[in-house]
Amino acid sequence: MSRASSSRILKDSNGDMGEHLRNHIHLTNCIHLKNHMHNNNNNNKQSPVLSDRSLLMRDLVVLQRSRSLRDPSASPNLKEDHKDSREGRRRSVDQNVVKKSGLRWSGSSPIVNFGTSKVTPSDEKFDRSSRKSYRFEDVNEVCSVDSVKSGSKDRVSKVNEAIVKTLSDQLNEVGGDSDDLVSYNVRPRSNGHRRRKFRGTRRAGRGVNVRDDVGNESEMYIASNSVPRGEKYKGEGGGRDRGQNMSGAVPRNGCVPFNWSSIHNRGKSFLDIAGWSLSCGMSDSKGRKGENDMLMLSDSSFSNHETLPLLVDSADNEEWVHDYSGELGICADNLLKNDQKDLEFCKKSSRKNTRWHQSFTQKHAPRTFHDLLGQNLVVQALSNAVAKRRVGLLYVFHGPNGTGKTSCARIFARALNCHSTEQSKPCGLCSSCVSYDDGKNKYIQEMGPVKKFDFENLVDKMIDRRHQQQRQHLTFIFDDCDTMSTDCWNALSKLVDRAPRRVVFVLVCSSLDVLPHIIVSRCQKFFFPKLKDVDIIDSLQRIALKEEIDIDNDALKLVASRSDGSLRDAEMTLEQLSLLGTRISLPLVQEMVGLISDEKLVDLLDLALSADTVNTVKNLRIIMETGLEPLALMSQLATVITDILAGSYDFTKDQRKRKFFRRHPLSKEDMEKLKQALKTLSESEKQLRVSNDKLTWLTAALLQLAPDKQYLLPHSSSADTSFNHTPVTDSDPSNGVVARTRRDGSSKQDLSFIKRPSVEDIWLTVIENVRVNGLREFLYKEGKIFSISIGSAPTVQLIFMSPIAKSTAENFKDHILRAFEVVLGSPVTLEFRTESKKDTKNVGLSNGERYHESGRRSEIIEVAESESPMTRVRRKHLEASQNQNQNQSIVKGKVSLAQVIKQAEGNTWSKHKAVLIANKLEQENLRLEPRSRSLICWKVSRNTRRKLSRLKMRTRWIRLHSLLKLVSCGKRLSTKSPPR
Ligand SMILES: Nc1ncnc2c1ncn2[C@@H]1O[C@H](COP(=O)(O)OP(=O)(O)OP(=O)(O)O)[C@@H](O)[C@H]1O
Ligand SMILES: [Zn+2]
Repeated sequence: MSRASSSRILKDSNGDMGEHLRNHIHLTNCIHLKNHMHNNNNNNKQSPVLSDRSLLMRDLVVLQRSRSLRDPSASPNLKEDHKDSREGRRRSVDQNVVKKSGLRWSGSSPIVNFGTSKVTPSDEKFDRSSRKSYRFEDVNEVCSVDSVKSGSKDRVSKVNEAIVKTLSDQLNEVGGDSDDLVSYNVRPRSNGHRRRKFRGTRRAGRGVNVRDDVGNESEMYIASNSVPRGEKYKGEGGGRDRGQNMSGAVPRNGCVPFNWSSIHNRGKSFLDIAGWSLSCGMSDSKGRKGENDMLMLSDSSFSNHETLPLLVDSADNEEWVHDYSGELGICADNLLKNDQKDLEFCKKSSRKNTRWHQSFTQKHAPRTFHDLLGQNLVVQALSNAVAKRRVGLLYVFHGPNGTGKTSCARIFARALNCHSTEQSKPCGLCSSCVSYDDGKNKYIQEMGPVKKFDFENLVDKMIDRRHQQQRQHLTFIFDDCDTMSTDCWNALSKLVDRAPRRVVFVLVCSSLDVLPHIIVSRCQKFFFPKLKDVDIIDSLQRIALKEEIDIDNDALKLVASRSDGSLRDAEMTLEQLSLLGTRISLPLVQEMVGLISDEKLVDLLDLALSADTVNTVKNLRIIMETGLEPLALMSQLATVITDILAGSYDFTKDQRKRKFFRRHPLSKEDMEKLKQALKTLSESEKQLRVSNDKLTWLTAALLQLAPDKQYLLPHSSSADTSFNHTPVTDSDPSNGVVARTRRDGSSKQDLSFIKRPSVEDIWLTVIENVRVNGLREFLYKEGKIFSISIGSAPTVQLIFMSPIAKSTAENFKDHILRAFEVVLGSPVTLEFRTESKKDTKNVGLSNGERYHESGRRSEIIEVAESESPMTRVRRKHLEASQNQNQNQSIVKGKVSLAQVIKQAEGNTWSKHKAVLIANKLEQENLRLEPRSRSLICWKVSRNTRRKLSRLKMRTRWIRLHSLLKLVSCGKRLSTKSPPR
């Protein structure tokens, strides 16, 4: 098709047919256009449309290849496309393409075009009514083949003729009219193939490939033209025209495939390059937003005589040329070489990658101030500025990503130029709004991240333009303006002083800090805060409804909360989830975003709350192996507890395997325990935040959740350090030792026993935590814990059955240490010893005898260091006297003197036994004293010993006060020579 003819067609389509054509997109559009072309041909003999039928057919082929055409009804995007059909813009770009390349216009693409908004009746409805009603309207307005067939509107009849024939019929008719078509037909390609082709093209014979892909050329234009209204950097006045103007050479236009934009943010620099040095309109700085999937072709409206010489000199940009790599680089290289064929090919390739995808952010970008969520102050100020015509020169929109800054800049620009007198601006209906939506508004210029910008040239031209058009605001939107160079800023600041009226610069960036003060101080600054979850959820719900996504409310909430106030992030996540094609539930979202499911959380909580130490640690380890952050897990645990307390957690899972959560509803007592657990977690969270060893703290915190058996976190609070508890056995008489103590160390009676994991539990957990397999078995068979003291300096004594076993264990000290540290949650001092006869006899552990078999545990009761031994004994004494009836068995383990006294007082032991035990205690403590600061250090002088033995010899009935005397003697001694 000749340029003249294509221009003619386009002129027609923009003229009489324009309004009508805008009602159709995709197949209908294309066919309809064809239909019009027929009509046109009949009516206007100068238009050689029919003679170019083959080209039309080629376009149809291209369209047929698109997903939406293969199955129009199955593609939600198609609906969307139809809903949001703004083909005017597309067409305008097509015009451009046609003008420049001699290729002819082709109809549609599955990419939703946000370009035109006001052509169809439905769109009018939208513009006047709420967004919601618009969307529903739009759904009804879907211009699939079917809907067109069944419709009764005028245009349907015009289209009918075209759609009676199937595409293949039409193709057959065309047959081999076109080489392009043939070449297309014989080369069906997958996407991957296309990309290979693309690469190959650059490296090998480009020309040939370009010819081979002629079928795709028009396809590319479709995509290129289907730029959503929301696209940034549409390159008005720039793009190809600028390129021509500046270089006087072949235009350097190109499109960047949308999936390239996903390599953003780094891609920014490339897109910058491509967008500017290629004179390809504005680049996509926001690939990560999914906003701008490709570089835009320049507006047809910016024909040479209208072109603003906005863009940097290509020579200036040479430095950028090799900043990028991969396919982007290939495309850009080609473009930079001014190779028209490559240019077309690049465009084609890019369209291949973009044509079937339009992100939710594009589809659902806000179009009016009313659509802008959560930015009420900004909206109010800007719409008032427009209404009162109090418009400044420089604006800066700053704030976190995805909060609507760029969208707002666009809306503002449109509102500034909107001709509407009645409605709130932008109306979406006036010629200015329409031309913007069509991509033809020359007064609104959007630029991506640029380093350089020819402001000098700009201002001259602006003045020219201003002479031409007085009533419009020439608005420049600089997205990601922080990329601008110092020179650029200087130029802008100079420009500010002499800028003509009705020129507006909107600078968009994430932080004011990145802008020079000289600029910032001249700007009206608008901050865009993060969006509230509730706004995000609301928006997501609407999108889900429109896109027919089946998603649970809980899942939506999670998506919103994970998006950190960025609606774009939320929309992207929703889009990603929608690809799963199933009902989107909370666990699904959790899995997708890398959280663990509530069920697993409750399982873990259940184990922790039911004091299943080993499995808690085991389960925790499994969860952590998934790479979850300890803090994230802790906060998830806290959330799930809160949900359970609030009654909003649904225990749907089989509860039988659970212990703590077995009963439903939970008893008051259980709820109380949960509250306590929440408190513990929130306290531990502080520690977790500052700790380098977060996992250890998390483990310790979890082990603390057990309401009956508690580990105390070392150093977790001053209260705890002042009164440290050893893991003590519970009140089971067989365990031999009972600790009745109060946390606050007061002498008040406290009958509630603090049950703690037994030493055996700890040992097994530690073994569990040992990372060396063989070592685990060895430890299980050969070793055991002789004593543990938990306090400011936790010390553990391990006892082994033989010296060989001991030295073997010592070789693996590091591993064992680590395991202890994980379980006890703090650094541990480890000591190794060999089992002696005495140990066996006194501690009640014989070779091969396991703790659980003996039913006895070796224990040391640790007493707070802050408390003097005397006070301690008195307190214990008092406590003991109040628990006289406590029946205890003979103690074979190591006990505190306090307990000896207590037992003696309680008449459960004979005095003789008390003395024997006191003796034993003396020996043990003497032996242990150097090893642990936190033990009662009861050093006895020879003198005292003599006294003691005399006591024993004199009478078998040792009186309590004698024992106390002994204690005080011990105290004196220990004061004199404090333990290490
Ligand atoms: N306040 C908002 N109201 C409605 N939609 C929004 C809002 N903020 C973001 N969005 C959605 O996110 C998309 C991207 O928003 P936009 O580009 O305007 O954000 P931005 O603040 O400019 O982000 P960035 O700082 O990354 O450039 C929009 O197309 C829209 O779908
Ligand atoms: Zn308007």
